Amino acid sequence: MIALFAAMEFEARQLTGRLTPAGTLPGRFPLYRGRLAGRRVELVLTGPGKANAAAAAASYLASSAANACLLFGCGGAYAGSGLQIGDLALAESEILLDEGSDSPDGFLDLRQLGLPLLPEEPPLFNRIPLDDRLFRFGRERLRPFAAKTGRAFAGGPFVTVSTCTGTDRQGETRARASDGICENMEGGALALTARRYRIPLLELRGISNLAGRRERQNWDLPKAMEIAQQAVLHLLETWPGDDDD
Ligand SMILES: O=C(O)c1cccc(C(=O)CC[C@H]2O[C@@H](n3cnc4c(=O)[nH]cnc43)[C@H](O)[C@@H]2O)c1
Repeated sequence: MIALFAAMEFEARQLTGRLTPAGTLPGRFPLYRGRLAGRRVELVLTGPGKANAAAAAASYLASSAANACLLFGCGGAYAGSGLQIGDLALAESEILLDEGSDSPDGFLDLRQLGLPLLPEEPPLFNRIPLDDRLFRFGRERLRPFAAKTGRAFAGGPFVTVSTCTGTDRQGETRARASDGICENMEGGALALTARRYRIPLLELRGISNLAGRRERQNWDLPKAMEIAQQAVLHLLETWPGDDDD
């Protein structure tokens, strides 16, 4: 069984409309259940931001039979990623970019502070790797899928922030500091929690905006939501190693 996660109800509506509402998880996170592309799935709506995402993932994974997680939604593309609105991005890792401390000499990240998010060996600081096997599967499947629909595709580091980018300068600084291609508000929290529970995670996002100067009138959430949900269905068709169906 595959666990799907999305932040906002409007980001998942095409999929939840094909599933059955199954009440709420502890913490009042909406849960849906059913089959998509022939696979048994459960879908959790986390709400926006890291705090919600970590709480929802922990609430779900503490007592679930899922053998993989797939997080999907919208994201903002950094300049230099080659991505435009309506394109598709896949996470190779998640960077919790604003966890750390300011100082008179500039920002200090968690490694510099000696504060690992996960004290495994080697310890994980701001960067959480995602499951490599699922990432390679996703990349192989989504590159031709995006091309067929006339969209660009990129795989690479994603950046999770509490405060969305609002100026071009901030976007450039964040992209340079992280090597990231796409910004969001939940991925790092899901990546950390899934890793704590030892469940592999894949994350994809449709690009709704450019992570630069905030010009809300130029965002296209419907276009991003459409490609992201279509991509989820495309991946589920051939999802690897899911033999409980
Ligand atoms: O109106 C706004 O300024 C605004 C800012 C961030 C997100 C929204 C949404 O309605 C989308 C929710 C969802 O999308 C992700 N997202 C999309 N673009 C970005 C971004 O440039 N930076 C960070 N997150 C982004 C995020 O994961 C939200 O949960 C509206």
